[in-house]
Amino acid sequence: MLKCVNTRGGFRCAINKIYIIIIVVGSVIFILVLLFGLWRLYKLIKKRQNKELKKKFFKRNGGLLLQQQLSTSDGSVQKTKIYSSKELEVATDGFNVNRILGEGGQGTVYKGMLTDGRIIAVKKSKVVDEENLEEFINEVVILSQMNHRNVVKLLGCCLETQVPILVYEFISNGNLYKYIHVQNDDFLLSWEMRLRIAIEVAGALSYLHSAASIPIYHRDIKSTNILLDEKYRATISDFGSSRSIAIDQTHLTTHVQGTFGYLDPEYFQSSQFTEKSDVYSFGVVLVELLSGKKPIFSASPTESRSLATHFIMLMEDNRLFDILDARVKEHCHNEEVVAVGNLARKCLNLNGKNRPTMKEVTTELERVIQKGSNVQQDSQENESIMADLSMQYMGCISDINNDL
Ligand SMILES: Nc1ncnc2c1ncn2[C@@H]1O[C@H](COP(=O)(O)OP(=O)(O)OP(=O)(O)O)[C@@H](O)[C@H]1O
Repeated sequence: MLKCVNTRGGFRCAINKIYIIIIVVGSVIFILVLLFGLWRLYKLIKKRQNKELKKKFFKRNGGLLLQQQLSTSDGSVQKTKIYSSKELEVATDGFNVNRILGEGGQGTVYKGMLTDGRIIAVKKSKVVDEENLEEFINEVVILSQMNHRNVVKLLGCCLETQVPILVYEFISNGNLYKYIHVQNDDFLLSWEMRLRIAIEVAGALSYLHSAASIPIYHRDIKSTNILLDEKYRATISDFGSSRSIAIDQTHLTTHVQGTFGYLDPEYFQSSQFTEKSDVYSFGVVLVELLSGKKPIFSASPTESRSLATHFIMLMEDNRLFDILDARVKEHCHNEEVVAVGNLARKCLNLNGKNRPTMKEVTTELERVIQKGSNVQQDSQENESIMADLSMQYMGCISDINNDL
């Protein structure tokens, strides 16, 4: 221990003490500055690495290809915004599991809110392999060309993350499958609603097949890909499997894609997808709406059956009403059920050439609805004529009584 007395030596000792304090304080400051510098350097390297990684992901996620595709498309292409990963992290509360809206083969869909207050649906791909990437870019390119009220709107995408992310408008009432197949005592999808949904889906498919600048085949029409908005209007979604004729001139696929139960048997055999394959899948959705049964349903605890095959069999035996959904039986017009049943039968024809086009399907459904509303109007008119007549009759009786 350092001992200091009040002599010249003691003075020297005090100076030594000051030196020691200066050295200690200096060293501490030096170490702090060094640590701060190292921390800043680490942050800088991390930032640079992140930037490099984002660039790498952007490239790997097909960003360059996508930019090229979007820039070479004609003026019909909508503005597709490229979102930053940070924006989407904030919007979905870090991809919180509580925000999950649904999970499909391609990825998970989360509900989110952008800083401007817009509600969005964010689809995060599961894995990135070549095929998934192709599907992803395909969906962006196809959807960015679409402008139809019954086709989901793609707002943008994010490519700087490990897996690509798509951002859509949010469709508030979820998918049609839920309303047909999940028991809900509080809400019933009425016959009128089912007919309207069928017309809207048919109209959107007809637009994809013929009205859009290049014909597009959806290739995965099913009730989980039909979403319902706040007014229960139908919106077609999930264009990952769809193809435009411009992209795929042959329509010959190396492996058959689609969902079991909705798959066109002709396409399954030939691997050749045509617009009539979408018509077949739409036919299955029509039967789902008519019957309330799943496309593959259990006929007994040990037997699963294809709804399409079962329906065709019943139609051949003239037993359409056997399959009609009990929940709508009392509130539908029999002529409408017969017309929709016959139309579904045509859509499910095993020979694609004999199926109607989506345009013809739409026209037929519109005719059914129109006829139904005419019948309703007629019966309302009849009711009011009857009411008038009975008023006149009552008037006559009272006149007679007054005369007497
Ligand atoms: N824009 C959206 N708004 C609201 N919910 C959505 C939206 N897009 C998808 N969803 C919900 O997320 C679910 C999953 O959608 P996704 O398209 O990924 O898969 P899927 O159609 O169920 O299955 P797959 O991809 O295997 O065909 C949908 O069924 C729907 O309930």
